[in-house]
Amino acid sequence: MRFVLASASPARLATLRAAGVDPEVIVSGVDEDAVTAPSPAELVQALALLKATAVANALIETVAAPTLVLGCDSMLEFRGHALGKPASVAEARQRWHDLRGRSAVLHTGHALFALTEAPGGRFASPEKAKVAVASTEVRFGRPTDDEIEDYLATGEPLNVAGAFTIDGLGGWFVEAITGDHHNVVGLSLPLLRAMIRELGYALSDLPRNGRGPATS
Ligand SMILES: Nc1nc2c(ncn2[C@H]2C[C@H](O)[C@@H](COP(=O)(O)OP(=O)(O)OP(=O)(O)O)O2)c(=O)[nH]1
Repeated sequence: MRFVLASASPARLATLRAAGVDPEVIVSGVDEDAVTAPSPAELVQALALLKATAVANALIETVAAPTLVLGCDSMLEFRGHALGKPASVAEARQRWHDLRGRSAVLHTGHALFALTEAPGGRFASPEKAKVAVASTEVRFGRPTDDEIEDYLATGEPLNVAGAFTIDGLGGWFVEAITGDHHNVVGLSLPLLRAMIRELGYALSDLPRNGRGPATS
């Protein structure tokens, strides 16, 4: 079986590899600004589906073996707003001044297609995908103004949804989470496992990279 990660995210790729999976990466390149939704949780699901559908459609005519295609999208919900990657240092600074000492929810949308060689439609119809969201509450610490400036100077906050990482330089300022850790990084392994099984496959069907035992 092929497992295609429709994401440019190094964090998602690293999460899958550490979990023993050997994914292929095909970046979707979709315009994320073209999508709106009534809530952050619905928005990340719509964006994940957009990314996965674009890559599935690019593959559908050459599928020669069962192929899973996964798209994801992560955003931080704070005061009802969906916060993706900050557009500027000034925006990242303001976010940290707003977030410190408070809690927010990191939502990651997941969309998974199972393409088979069975002849069928010449396109991957979105309704055939499994779509779901995992949500993790994040309680932020209280970085000082100087610590915020030092963190901004690393450049990391500009490249990640919510302007923070839990497993990187932002870890100093994440006090606690309620929910799945990897979901904050960008991909929920238990949710993905459930979606794979809902499509009739097992973890042992995934292409493995030699880490850890094959599990069924
Ligand atoms: N390592 C790490 N990365 C994080 C964390 N929180 C968010 N991110 C990253 C994961 C994703 O690469 C990025 C979220 O942005 P998107 O969901 O739009 O994905 P991205 O644009 O990176 O790639 P994609 O749109 O999927 O091709 O932020 C974290 O706690 N740790």
